[in-house]
Amino acid sequence: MRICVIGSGYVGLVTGSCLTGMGHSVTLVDRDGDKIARLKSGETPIYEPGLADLVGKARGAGLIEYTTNLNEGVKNAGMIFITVDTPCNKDGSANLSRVLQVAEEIGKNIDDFKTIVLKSTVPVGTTRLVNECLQKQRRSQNFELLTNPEFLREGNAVYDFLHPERVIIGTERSSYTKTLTNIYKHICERIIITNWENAELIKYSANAFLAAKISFINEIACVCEEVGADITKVAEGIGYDSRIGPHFLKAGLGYGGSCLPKDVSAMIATGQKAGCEMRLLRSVAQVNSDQRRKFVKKLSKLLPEQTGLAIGVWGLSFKPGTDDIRESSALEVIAQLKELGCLIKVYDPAAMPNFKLLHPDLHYCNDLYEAARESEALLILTDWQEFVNADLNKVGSLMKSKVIIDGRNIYEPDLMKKFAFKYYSIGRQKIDK
Ligand SMILES: NC(=O)c1ccc[n+]([C@@H]2O[C@H](COP(=O)([O-])OP(=O)(O)OC[C@H]3O[C@@H](n4cnc5c(N)ncnc54)[C@H](O)[C@@H]3O)[C@@H](O)[C@H]2O)c1
Ligand SMILES: O=c1ccn([C@@H]2O[C@H](COP(=O)(O)OP(=O)(O)O[C@H]3O[C@H](CO)[C@@H](O)[C@H](O)[C@H]3O)[C@@H](O)[C@H]2O)c(=O)[nH]1
Repeated sequence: MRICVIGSGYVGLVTGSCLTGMGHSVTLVDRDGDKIARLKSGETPIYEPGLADLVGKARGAGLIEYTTNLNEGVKNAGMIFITVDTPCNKDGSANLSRVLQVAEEIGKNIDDFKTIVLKSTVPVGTTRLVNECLQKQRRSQNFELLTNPEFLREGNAVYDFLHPERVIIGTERSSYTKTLTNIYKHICERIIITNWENAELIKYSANAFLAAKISFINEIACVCEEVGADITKVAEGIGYDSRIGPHFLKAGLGYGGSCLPKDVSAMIATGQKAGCEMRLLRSVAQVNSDQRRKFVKKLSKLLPEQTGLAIGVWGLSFKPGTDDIRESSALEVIAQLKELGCLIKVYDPAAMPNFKLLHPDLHYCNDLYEAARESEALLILTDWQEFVNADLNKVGSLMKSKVIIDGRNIYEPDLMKKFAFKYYSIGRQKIDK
């Protein structure tokens, strides 16, 4: 089938290229001419394991095209995926302007039957708005509209798209879903067909729940520090209870990225609009932002005078396996370090080019050891495997003082003692100053 994917960002690129891997022809549309030019020249603008390979194969097989012209993409497609971004408004609600603009343009440009699939994360009620928008442009009901939220994780995006644990399809009529289920039935056994509102809320509730698990464990981590307990042992112990499960219980600097923070905030806005207080989710967000503030306080406690101090930083992306720095804890931590007057040397295996665009004035290092060299303290902000595997003897020999503050708990405190580091992490020991 010929498929048009509107929005060639993270989700659009992964969706489009995975669909080509399943034998479909795909036109990727984006209003960003620069991005389309880069894609046309063979570049893959995001760092995602397996993606460049898929895109290369699709190009070789002539299965993928790129354009800035929405009409051109829509014209010959039987199915249209909408994957444009839905960022936060100032009041925390989701900004739907791009989704609605695309719906309007599709409505103007379709003249034969299309299956339109809304994949962007949208608050409850949005699919109905999109439907109205399409109908306004297109009085004949020449389309079926489905909402199909995406659950992929950055860093595992290609795998997640091709091996979903469940596929959610929201529809007004279940007879409408055949074309889409035909695509997914080859990769997923659990396809849930439900109405638009349920599908929309499933997506937000999933992300809000994951965020709540992280803030929960970070709150318990705070108690652990005060009472001499170890959060990693507590998390392990509770995780064996199958009702709780072991996932999303890693204490640290909290959640970042392009999804969890904005989706928690949009869920709060949706709830409040519906007359619900959303006390729990407001606390989830608060615990998360406190976590970064408390981290820099650890540094201030250990080294009371920071002006002019050389501080090494490992990790800038919001999590390992991606170059994405959206809502990364590094953004907040580095801003605070700058305010304190530190000399900041940073290293990240993938995210330095993106970070440089926002903070050109830092010292960007060629490797993790250069960031440690002559540092008074080393801060670990992302749990890249490269940091886990670091030669700790070498790190210690390069540092001016052997102080490590680990925001992701990547090392065992006992091991660090053996290497004679002053090692502080999250929820495992108190700083007594
Ligand atoms: N990033 C993720 O891991 C992820 C996972 C699941 C769901 N989502 C959701 O999917 C949606 C997209 O997220 P993303 O991370 O891919 O966003 P993104 O910002 O990476 O990409 C969005 C793309 O849409 C393009 N765009 C915006 N308006 C357009 C228009 N009118 N016409 C054509 N192109 C337009 C932008 O230029 C951009 O390239 C969001 O709703 C997000 O919440 C994201
Ligand atoms: O135990 C944990 C797990 C994660 N994190 C942090 O939480 C953030 C988000 O991680 P993750 O959920 O793996 O990343 P995303 O790629 O943003 O994926 C989330 O957001 C996507 C967009 O909606 C959804 O599709 C995914 O299902 C959902 O996991 C990162 O900063 C992680 O460091 C923790 O602090 N502790």
